Amino acid sequence: MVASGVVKRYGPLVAVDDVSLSVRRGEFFGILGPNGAGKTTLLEIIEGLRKPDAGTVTVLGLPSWPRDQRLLGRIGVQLQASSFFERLTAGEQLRTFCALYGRPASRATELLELVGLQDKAGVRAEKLSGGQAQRLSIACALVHDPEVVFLDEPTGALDPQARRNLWDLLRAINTRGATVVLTTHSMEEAQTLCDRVAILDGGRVLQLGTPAELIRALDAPVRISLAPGVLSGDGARELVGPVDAEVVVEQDGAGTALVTRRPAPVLAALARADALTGLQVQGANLEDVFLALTGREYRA
Ligand SMILES: Nc1ncnc2c1ncn2[C@@H]1O[C@H](COP(=O)(O)OP(=O)(O)OP(=O)(O)O)[C@@H](O)[C@H]1O
Repeated sequence: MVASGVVKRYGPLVAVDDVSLSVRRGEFFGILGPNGAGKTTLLEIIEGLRKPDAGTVTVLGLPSWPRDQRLLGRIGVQLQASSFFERLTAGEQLRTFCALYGRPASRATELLELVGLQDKAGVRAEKLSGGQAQRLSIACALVHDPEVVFLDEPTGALDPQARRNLWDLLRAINTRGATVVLTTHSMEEAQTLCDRVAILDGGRVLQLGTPAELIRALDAPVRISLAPGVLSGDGARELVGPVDAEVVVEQDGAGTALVTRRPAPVLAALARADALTGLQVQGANLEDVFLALTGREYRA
């Protein structure tokens, strides 16, 4: 998938502002950003559901706008739960999609099981819970074994169990060779699943790379928390005094914490002092990168 110079305006608002990015075949790609960043608008343009004001997108080598029949059978788009066929049960929804894509009805049963909705086959879509409807919409997008799957916040309304199961499912789909592009607010999800992520804000790509690259580029200090009672603040200061690492000693709940960009010699000193029991080491994560880039103020 290649997006090049994509722009979308809503009146004076530039929702997507000259975005260029490419996603490789077989990649798991995440689009992250605060509320209103332009993620959904960008995804819909990539999917061919929305026309850009400027720029182009190709998916599997074909332009996504104007819509191309040849592309539709090869991509899977998770639609909003509100766009289910009216008054059909979960099973009927899926069987309808199977019929549309020329797949046997047995595929519907298979997919219901895959997303853990086998018990809900006879329940009308509008009677499903938010999380169940979300899983049904994902199943609908997978009916035809698409080569590229687009998902807009797929795990937003899911409980932790359903979220983990869906992560397993998406990972399996990706491992079988499908490209997956999703938007998410969950940094944990992005860090767990995505090969690369783009962080979007104000319609622009602020950073793009693997989660590990982005975290490394942040050059954030590591926090070493000692178990309560292991070392006092003064004891810790005395211990790290001779160590060649800038260490800030803080009180961390009942214990002492050492904050440094050079954890190795600090850990070695702690080991020599037999102070490793119960120790926790916490580095920066994708959420720190996200907040450093997009700020902490509330978004509309
Ligand atoms: N149809 C529309 N008409 C006018 N403005 C729109 C329309 N759709 C989106 N916008 C505006 O464009 C901007 C980007 O919206 P978009 O839904 O793409 O953001 P998002 O990153 O997906 O946000 P969220 O995380 O809240 O879902 C927002 O300021 C939004 O209010």
